[in-house]
Amino acid sequence: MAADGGAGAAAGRDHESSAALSQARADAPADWDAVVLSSFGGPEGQDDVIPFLRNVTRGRGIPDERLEEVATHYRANGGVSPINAQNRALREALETEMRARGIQTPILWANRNWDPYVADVLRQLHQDGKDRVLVLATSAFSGYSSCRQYREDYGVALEETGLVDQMTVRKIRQYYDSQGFLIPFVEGLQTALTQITEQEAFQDGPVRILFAAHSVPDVDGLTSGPEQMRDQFVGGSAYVHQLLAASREIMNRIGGATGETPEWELVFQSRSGSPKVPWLEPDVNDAIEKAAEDGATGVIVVPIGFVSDHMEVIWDLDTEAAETAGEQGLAFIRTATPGTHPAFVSALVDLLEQRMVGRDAPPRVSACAEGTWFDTCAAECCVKVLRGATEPRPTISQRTPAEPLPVGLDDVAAVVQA
Ligand SMILES: CC1=C(CCC(=O)O)c2cc3nc(cc4[nH]c(cc5[nH]c(cc1n2)c(C)c5CCC(=O)O)c(CCC(=O)O)c4C)C(CCC(=O)O)=C3C
Ligand SMILES: [Fe+2]
Repeated sequence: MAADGGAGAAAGRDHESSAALSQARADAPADWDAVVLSSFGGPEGQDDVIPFLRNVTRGRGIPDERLEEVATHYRANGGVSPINAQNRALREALETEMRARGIQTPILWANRNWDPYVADVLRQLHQDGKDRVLVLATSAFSGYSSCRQYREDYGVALEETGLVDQMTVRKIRQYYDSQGFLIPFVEGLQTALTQITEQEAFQDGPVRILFAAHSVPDVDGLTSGPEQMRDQFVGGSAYVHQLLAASREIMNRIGGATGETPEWELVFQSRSGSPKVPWLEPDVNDAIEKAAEDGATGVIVVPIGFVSDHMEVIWDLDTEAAETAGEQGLAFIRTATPGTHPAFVSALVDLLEQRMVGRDAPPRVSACAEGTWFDTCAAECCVKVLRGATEPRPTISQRTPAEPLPVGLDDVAAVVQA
């Protein structure tokens, strides 16, 4: 009784302080003329493949052999990346959910690496008199590729179009800790745990769960998140810390049903760049071999780092990782990504609503962190100076170094008072 009461009270306090921290990291709600769903982009036919890959790798030192290898993944799929169809579907699902909630704001779609490009969409919005724009990116975690680069897409496009002074563009925060992002993975994993036992390769032995995310250079991992918080992160990396937090929360929600909890680990995939540069490990294929060595009879790969079944998921996991598992005689399942799962769509519209003035928005709730992430990032958050440059590129949604950064609960009171 006493222990329960204590735990309950502590949980209650945690909830309150988490809410306070979330609030301290929030921007004031405002009026917006448009929302832009912002993504990576992908080729829509064989002729697009090379120009697309040039766009992706412009100025980033990816070796030609890697480009040719990646081109074959797209070629095998008719030169089409599945990502565009998935983003069109997500945009429509978001629009439907917004209208159902009485939000009439238009929602458009723009990409970093393929048509419709960010700069073109901004130009069009400005022409239509829509100068206050809220950006929602298809990436849940902190990091250069997954957050800051989306902010740069808009910072650079505003400069390129000469619209810096005319338009106000802000980005929605990272949402790896939102319940609606986690639920599709929980459901997928639950289903997979049952289904894997029906596979021929499965023998009555342990299953290992591999949470897979995109690898990034070690340095990108170590510069993710604000500098003042790095000592709070596992391995000093916000990217790794958040991936672990989300994976752990999914495992917590699985627990119980099967009696014993399967072993799980965080793994990485799709590395590129020079082999001399260290990237986050272990690679998913090495982890599968290790699982076999350790006596597992099946692996379930949960693509925690991705919101839809794009090329890196269907090639690097469904093709390559599945093959590795086959060679090891292991049963294998890759679970679903959030895609247009209603819980995910609803969570994304919650994020939008929280930024809109005059709405009774759902509260900011973090399912697996101390507080939800920053609406406006620290100046040096996930910073990267590209080759040949002396300064980071322009961004949106960034604090000046002087603006207070509510890092932990101790800062909340100070920020709320300010
Ligand atoms: C963290 C992360 C995410 C997740 C967050 C997010 O979703 O944004 C992500 C997503 C994606 N990455 C994608 C494709 C590619 N990424 C590349 C290259 C790179 N990715 C990196 C990281 C990430 N990438 C990095 C550090 C590089 C090295 C060069 C650089 O610093 O940029 C290359 C070049 C060739 C290669 O090296 O593979 C390609 C073709 C697609 C589209 C797939 C489709 O078409 O369906 C998507 C959604
Ligand atoms: Fe990538």
